[in-house]
Amino acid sequence: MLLLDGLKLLSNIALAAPWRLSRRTFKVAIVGAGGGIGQPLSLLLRSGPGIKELALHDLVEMKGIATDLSHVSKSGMVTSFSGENMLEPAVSCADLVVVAAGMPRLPGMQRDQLMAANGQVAVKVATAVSVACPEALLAFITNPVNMIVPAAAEVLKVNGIYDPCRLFGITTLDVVRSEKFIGDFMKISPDNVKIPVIGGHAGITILPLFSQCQPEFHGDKAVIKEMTHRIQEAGTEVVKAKAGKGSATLSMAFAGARFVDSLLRGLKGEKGIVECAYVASELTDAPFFASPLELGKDGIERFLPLPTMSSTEEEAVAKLIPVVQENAKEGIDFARKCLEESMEVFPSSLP
Ligand SMILES: NC(=O)c1ccc[n+]([C@@H]2O[C@H](COP(=O)([O-])OP(=O)(O)OC[C@H]3O[C@@H](n4cnc5c(N)ncnc54)[C@H](O)[C@@H]3O)[C@@H](O)[C@H]2O)c1
Ligand SMILES: O=C(O)C[C@H](O)C(=O)O
Repeated sequence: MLLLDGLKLLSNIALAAPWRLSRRTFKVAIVGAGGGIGQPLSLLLRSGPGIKELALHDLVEMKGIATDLSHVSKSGMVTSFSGENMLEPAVSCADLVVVAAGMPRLPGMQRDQLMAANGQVAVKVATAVSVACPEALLAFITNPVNMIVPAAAEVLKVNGIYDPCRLFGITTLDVVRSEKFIGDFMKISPDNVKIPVIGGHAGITILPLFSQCQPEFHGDKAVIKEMTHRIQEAGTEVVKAKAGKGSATLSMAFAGARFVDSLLRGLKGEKGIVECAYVASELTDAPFFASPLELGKDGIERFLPLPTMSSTEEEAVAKLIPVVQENAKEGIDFARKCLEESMEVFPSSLP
């Protein structure tokens, strides 16, 4: 028994050993880098390791922000690209493209209502990626995430370069919020809370699995109901508090930087990195679904199976699936309409 334990320990150490990891550094492009999320996210990524080029793209002038960030005493360079025609050069040969471009909600709006304004971002970025960095990982912060990701998938598919393991909707903010609210309730550090949040990124589609919380969650059913509702409505809490000046930016930058760090560690070959994200999925009847994923050298390495849930959680999953199914359909329809309208985008491959 002791010998077995010893062998297991040795193999774990070998797997995590730094000499097994690639020394690769990466080009990361941020689209929408001049915005409320884009700027702090870029700063956090500049402060971390592993990025040889941080390419900042926005419709607005980016020179000032890029120069400012280039003085941070970290290795790697910052490049800037402004305007629609500079999107392709910005993402050219990127290993990872993170999209924080698009309108945020105003008080009283639902995320779905942003599709009319932000759907084009998904189409344009997916088109540029198809041409300039078809192998890149592509991660969307832009709302409505539940529709934007299926829309981008459709464009990548039509362009013949779709790899479902490389496309993500970033839902880390839901996990970050869950960790914080639970940590505060249990009077422990949020750093020590682990909880999967599955489904999607809007209202009832955001489902924290309290039954899987580590350490075990001690609140009763009423507390779980109340906290689930708070997590589902946390975005709206910020939108209301900002009173017309946008939605979550700083906590999103924190969450986005964490997700990017995990993606890059996966690309480097580190093992056992698990994050929840909204991706093409076969775990349920919904074509896109957020769940815990093991990340690796090619994006998603492995889908963790859905755990055994409480009966309340199972009911909540049954309720949210038709919503994410409908959201995915809307996203795909939006993309197909855009592609049909703009015949310059690979017209011959349209079915
Ligand atoms: N996934 C999440 O958890 C989450 C959390 C918070 C916000 N969001 C979403 O992130 C998006 C950005 O929010 P924000 O607060 O940073 O908004 P913002 O208005 O502050 O910034 C958006 C930036 O995108 C730029 N932009 C718009 N269209 C562009 C295009 N086609 N190409 C390049 N740049 C473009 C704008 O010029 C602006 O600088 C919103 O859609 C918001 O709803 C998602
Ligand atoms: O709520 C929003 O509109 C922004 C974001 O999706 C959030 O959860 O904070």
